[in-house]
Amino acid sequence: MNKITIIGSGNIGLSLAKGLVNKAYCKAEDITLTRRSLKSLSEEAAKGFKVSDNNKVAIYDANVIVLAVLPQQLKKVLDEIAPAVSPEKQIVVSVVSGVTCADVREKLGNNVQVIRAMPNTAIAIGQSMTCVASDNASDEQVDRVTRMFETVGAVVTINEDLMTSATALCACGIAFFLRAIRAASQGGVEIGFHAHDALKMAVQTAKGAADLLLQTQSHPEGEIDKVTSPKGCTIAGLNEMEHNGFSSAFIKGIKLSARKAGGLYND
Ligand SMILES: NC(=O)C1=CN([C@@H]2O[C@H](COP(=O)(O)OP(=O)(O)OC[C@H]3O[C@@H](n4cnc5c(N)ncnc54)[C@H](O)[C@@H]3O)[C@@H](O)[C@H]2O)C=CC1
Ligand SMILES: O=C(O)[C@@H]1CCC=N1
Repeated sequence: MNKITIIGSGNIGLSLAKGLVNKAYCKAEDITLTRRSLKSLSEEAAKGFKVSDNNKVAIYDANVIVLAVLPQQLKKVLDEIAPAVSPEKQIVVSVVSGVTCADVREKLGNNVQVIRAMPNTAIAIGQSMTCVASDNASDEQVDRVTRMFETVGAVVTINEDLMTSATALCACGIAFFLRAIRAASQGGVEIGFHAHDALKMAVQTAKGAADLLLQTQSHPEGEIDKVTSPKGCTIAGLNEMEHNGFSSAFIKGIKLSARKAGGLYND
């Protein structure tokens, strides 16, 4: 039976909990959510989740301990739970950016199996892109954690040294695409649509673009070639965006996010 304790039930911790229950991976009562103040978890308690403000007690019957606090908050949490973690019965999954499996073991002990996972907030609706890595967990445990994240999206197993890159591309990435959709809708308003229509059109167009690539496995440029008629309006708009640094801005943003992700633990 899967008993999961999520330490740090903020944006990503709660998104994970919601996603797992929505996709029937487990029931709400199988998940314990922790936070420093219980008051902020009253809605989740009403939905059947167990809630706690005591991390040490909260991990007692968990098979899976998920660390989902901010990098700057993690050392304190690890010190707190270290005496209570049971390496034979429990696996530790950290979604904390910029913290290695070895960093976690330095505090919890060398015999603890640690898996890093980098999901994004679409996990709440079962649409995450989650990257998984470990330097010491058994194949069986990596498979188990992979299966858990597969119920709430797609999973790619990567080398741990690419984890900060995965953070930028996938976890931060969802914000980048959301901003692109927002920008498209703002353009739509300037050319005549009411804001709610412009946003709906931009969202569905973005979804269509993503689904085209997912379902046909084609390359973005191949699909772009189908849209850009010679001397047409698409290539005119696209080239104008490129002259203003569209691809370059996206690439530079991803590179900066990756650099920043690597330094968060000791910030
Ligand atoms: N937000 C996102 O999209 C993603 C975040 N991450 C990583 O997940 C971690 C959490 O990020 P967010 O959810 O955005 O932050 P957040 O600030 O929304 O959530 C952190 C939660 O931890 C709680 N907390 C702090 N100290 C605690 C303690 N001692 N015991 C129990 N709970 C405690 C806070 O009250 C807060 O609710 C970060 O390390 C971040 O790098 C990873 C992937 C995506
Ligand atoms: O912005 C952040 O630092 C976190 C990590 C990935 C997504 N949110």
